[in-house]
Amino acid sequence: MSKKCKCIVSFLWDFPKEGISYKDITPMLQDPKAMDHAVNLFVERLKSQDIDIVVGIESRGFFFAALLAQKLNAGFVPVRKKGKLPAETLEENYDLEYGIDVLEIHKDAISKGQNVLVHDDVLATGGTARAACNLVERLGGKVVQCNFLIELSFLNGRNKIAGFPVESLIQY
Ligand SMILES: O=P(O)(O)OC[C@H]1O[C@H](OP(=O)(O)OP(=O)(O)O)[C@H](O)[C@@H]1O
Ligand SMILES: Nc1ncnc2[nH]cnc12
Repeated sequence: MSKKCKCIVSFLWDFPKEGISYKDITPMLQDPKAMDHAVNLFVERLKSQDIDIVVGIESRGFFFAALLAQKLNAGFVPVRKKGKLPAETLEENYDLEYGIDVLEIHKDAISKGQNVLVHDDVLATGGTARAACNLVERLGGKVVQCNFLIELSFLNGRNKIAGFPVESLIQY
């Protein structure tokens, strides 16, 4: 019997800017088995560490961060682009592969000493993940691991989050 292989990541050229090869994870979101497999791999790679909070980074980080939080019996905390969170926030400016932006977190979202897993779909230059880790640490949380579905290794994002354990499921 022949095995069919479905592509779970699409590549789009010149999006959102000329010269960028954009990795789109939306095909994976239509494949419940692939999603389940990814969640289980992430959990395995945490090696039974206790996680209190899973931080998901807007917007594509939200999908798996919420699934992971439920699986780990942890809370989910959104880190959002500036102006989207309603209560008091801390903010961090950052650079990413195709621009600059500002991320925010609610000031009361994390308590001192809580173990935090930071999740996003893509690690590119690492600017976004670094900003999210800074926000967690400013609230007194401990970043136990940063995990990503996709790592664009040629952009050396790991250097920007050196000091934090990093896991990624797919590398390009
Ligand atoms: O490692 P970096 O160079 O910082 O880039 C990675 C970030 O870029 C993308 O988000 P984007 O800002 O495009 O937002 P979106 O998820 O809302 O599309 C991606 O989802 C990561 O958050
Ligand atoms: N090439 C890329 N594809 C998808 N998300 C990204 N975030 C930063 N660079 C990206």
